[in-house]
Amino acid sequence: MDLINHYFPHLTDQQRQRFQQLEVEFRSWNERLNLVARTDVANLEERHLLHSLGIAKVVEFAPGSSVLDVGTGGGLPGLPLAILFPEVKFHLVDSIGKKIHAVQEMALALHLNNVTAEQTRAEQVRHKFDHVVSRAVARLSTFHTWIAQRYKRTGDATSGLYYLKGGDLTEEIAEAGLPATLFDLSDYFAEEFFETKKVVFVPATTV
Ligand SMILES: C[S@@+](CC[C@H](N)C(=O)[O-])C[C@H]1O[C@@H](n2cnc3c(N)ncnc32)[C@H](O)[C@@H]1O
Repeated sequence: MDLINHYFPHLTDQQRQRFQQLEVEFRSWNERLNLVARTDVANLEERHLLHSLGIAKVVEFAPGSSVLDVGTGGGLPGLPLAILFPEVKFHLVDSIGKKIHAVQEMALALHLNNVTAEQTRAEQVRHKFDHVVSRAVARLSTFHTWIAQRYKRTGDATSGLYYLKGGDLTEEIAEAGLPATLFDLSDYFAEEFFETKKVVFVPATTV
């Protein structure tokens, strides 16, 4: 957990233990389910856990707020963020039941009582949240139609979508026609992997 400790130096002992345990649990589930590419498991901390935590470099979710993770797969970015923000409620959804089962088991093993996970399609979620997070699920234009009505709309300027994306996003953002703000993760993390990685923020106030 050297990288996470380096970039998040103020973790509690419990948070450190949970990140360690998440790495162990995730590797074990990955052998059965291919939650991330097998070839990528050696880079689990950098390319998956720290990448997920990139969202926390651009927004601090307030205690008591709620976050929907759409297309969470094996719990990314939701589980690492739930460890970092234990007073925020996370709801993780994916259309594939066996992935959601793995997420539920990992949340249970880590005693993450701020996490719920549900097998459902994004389009069928009915509750409302302060924020939406996601990584690697769909193009922004399609994705936004799924979640545009999922916000509580409290007027909080930080409320909205935090989407982890890579590469040149000019065309994708123009196609979506949304007022997106881009944050370069290379501003926060020195590893080469983050050179092209971004957090796309779309405010909830967007119609
Ligand atoms: C490439 S995986 C990414 C998983 C995870 N977010 C990550 O970064 O490791 C995309 C995931 O999105 C899920 N997915 C795709 N479309 C979805 C939808 N409409 N509703 C819910 N989940 C969806 C898939 O089942 C899959 O688990």
